[in-house]
Amino acid sequence: MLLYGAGGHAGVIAGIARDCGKTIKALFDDDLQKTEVAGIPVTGSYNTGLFVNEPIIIAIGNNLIRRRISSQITHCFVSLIHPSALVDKTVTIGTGTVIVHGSIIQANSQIGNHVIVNTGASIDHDCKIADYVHIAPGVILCGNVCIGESSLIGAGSCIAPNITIGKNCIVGAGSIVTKAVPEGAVVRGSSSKVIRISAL
Ligand SMILES: CC(=O)SCCNC(=O)CCNC(=O)[C@H](O)C(C)(C)COP(=O)(O)OP(=O)(O)OC[C@H]1O[C@@H](n2cnc3c(N)ncnc32)[C@H](O)[C@@H]1OP(=O)(O)O
Repeated sequence: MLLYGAGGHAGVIAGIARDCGKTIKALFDDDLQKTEVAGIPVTGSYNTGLFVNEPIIIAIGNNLIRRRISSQITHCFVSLIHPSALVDKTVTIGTGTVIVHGSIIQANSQIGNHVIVNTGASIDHDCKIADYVHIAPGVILCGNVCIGESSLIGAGSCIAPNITIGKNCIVGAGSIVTKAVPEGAVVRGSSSKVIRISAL
């Protein structure tokens, strides 16, 4: 298979590919200063004529860059799921998507194209994750959460059940989201407060 991108995220994907028994035949990056990833030499800029029958993954963490590059690629896309991930049989996963080590995806969730479900993230039942989303390491999505296209859910965040997050949003690392987030919003923080005292 082929990788596009030679940064830190490409190192993670190279490891997943190795653990899935796949060989990286070429690794493209437009930054010609980059020379190798995980011992794999950078081939050069993307070349439509090289290994035309090999599938490719865009190994770039930035959602908007991943989306832009995907429209320029002529190779077919492939998805990778690390063997340590637990993905329920009812889950659907699009093309170009990577499910990283230790993540869990529960029943009836739908994961789009070119999504990153990063290290140890937990996506519970009936979630809908649109294309080009990045679910960062350690995120918890409770049941029936919807994430719009190209949004980033920052590391360690928790999204409460039944919440919808719009397109092109950023949820800051460590946030707890309990209300819907409108398209394009950047949100962060968690503010637990006493909301009532239960009778004993
Ligand atoms: C494998 C991987 O690494 S995947 C990486 C996935 N990426 C992430 O999880 C990061 C998500 N992004 C963030 O959390 C960002 O910090 C954002 C979007 C919330 C804010 O980014 P920016 O607007 O650039 O804010 P900036 O870095 O200038 O910080 C502004 C202030 O907010 C604080 N701040 C930034 N992020 C957070 C956060 N997540 N929670 C609480 N405070 C924060 C900063 O400390 C700073 O405080 P100060 O003014 O007192 O110094």
